[in-house]
Amino acid sequence: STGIVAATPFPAEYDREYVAPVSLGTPAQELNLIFDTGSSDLWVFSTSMPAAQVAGQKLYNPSGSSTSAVLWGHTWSIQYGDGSRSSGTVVNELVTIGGISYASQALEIANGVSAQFSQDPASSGLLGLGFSILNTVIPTSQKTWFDNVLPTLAAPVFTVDLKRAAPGTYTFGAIDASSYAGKIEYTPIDNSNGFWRLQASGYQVGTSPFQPTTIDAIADTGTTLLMLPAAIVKAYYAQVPGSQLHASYGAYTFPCSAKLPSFTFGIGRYRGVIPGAFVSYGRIDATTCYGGIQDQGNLPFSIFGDILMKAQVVVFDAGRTRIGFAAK
Ligand SMILES: Cc1cc(CN)n(C)n1
Repeated sequence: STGIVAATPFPAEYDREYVAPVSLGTPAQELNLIFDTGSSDLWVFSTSMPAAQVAGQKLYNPSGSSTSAVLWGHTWSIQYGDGSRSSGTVVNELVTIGGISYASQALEIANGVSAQFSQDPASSGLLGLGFSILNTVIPTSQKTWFDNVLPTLAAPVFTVDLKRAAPGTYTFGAIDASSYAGKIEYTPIDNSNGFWRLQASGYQVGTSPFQPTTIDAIADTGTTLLMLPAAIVKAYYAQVPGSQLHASYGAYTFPCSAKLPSFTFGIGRYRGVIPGAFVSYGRIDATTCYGGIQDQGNLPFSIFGDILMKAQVVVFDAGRTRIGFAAK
């Protein structure tokens, strides 16, 4: 089987996150979830949550589904890199994405979420597309939806085609040859820590010479920005007049009038180009804009988030434990 769903950015002009529709239970309850290659829990806002933590999100109601079955004694609790958290209980449920169903998917029901989630009406939860070793359900960890449907897919892959300020796609079981230009460049991933972790071969700022250097990064659709080592970030903003490491934001900002250089990353000999315009994350006041490239700080790896992804077609190949990039 193959399946495809739209990946819609929110808020429209910032691409802070991308959500896609997931159908839960019988009769179907359709919720929009963030698909996150950097985590491995499938969890949803639910009718078990305090009203004070809900603000417009659609709620999954297990009692309204004839196919939900409590996974007794199982709980979950997760914290993400941005400090956001959620936790709750677990049911087995019918979960369908793009027409691909799995009848007894571990569906994690939130009975509590942190403010970042409560204040985000666009997302009713997350669908983890990382490796199942990262799943937080106890006492027995659960498999991701992708892991569960993998044997039924026409090919053991999913393809991510996010776009800037426009709907893109998540495709399961196939690669749409018409969606990219040239050829897909693959590189092995190390999934031992549950991430789609790769080694990029270097970078280039604008038309400056390519700098060969290994960049150890995870491909993470759930992270908005491109988080890189301090030296690379410094080299990028050195070419943006008026940019600064803003004291109060603790992040690089620049004058919205600035013409941003492109950012190129290497995958072997392949060069992936992020247009300068993609590096503006958004306006923070009348004249100041927030950089889409930021310092990874004390993280143990870089994060290739949406700012990079939206400039590429990215193939997550579980069959051959590799990841592929192509221009579009
Ligand atoms: C909710 C969420 C997901 C991620 C990336 N895996 N972050 C940083 N926050």
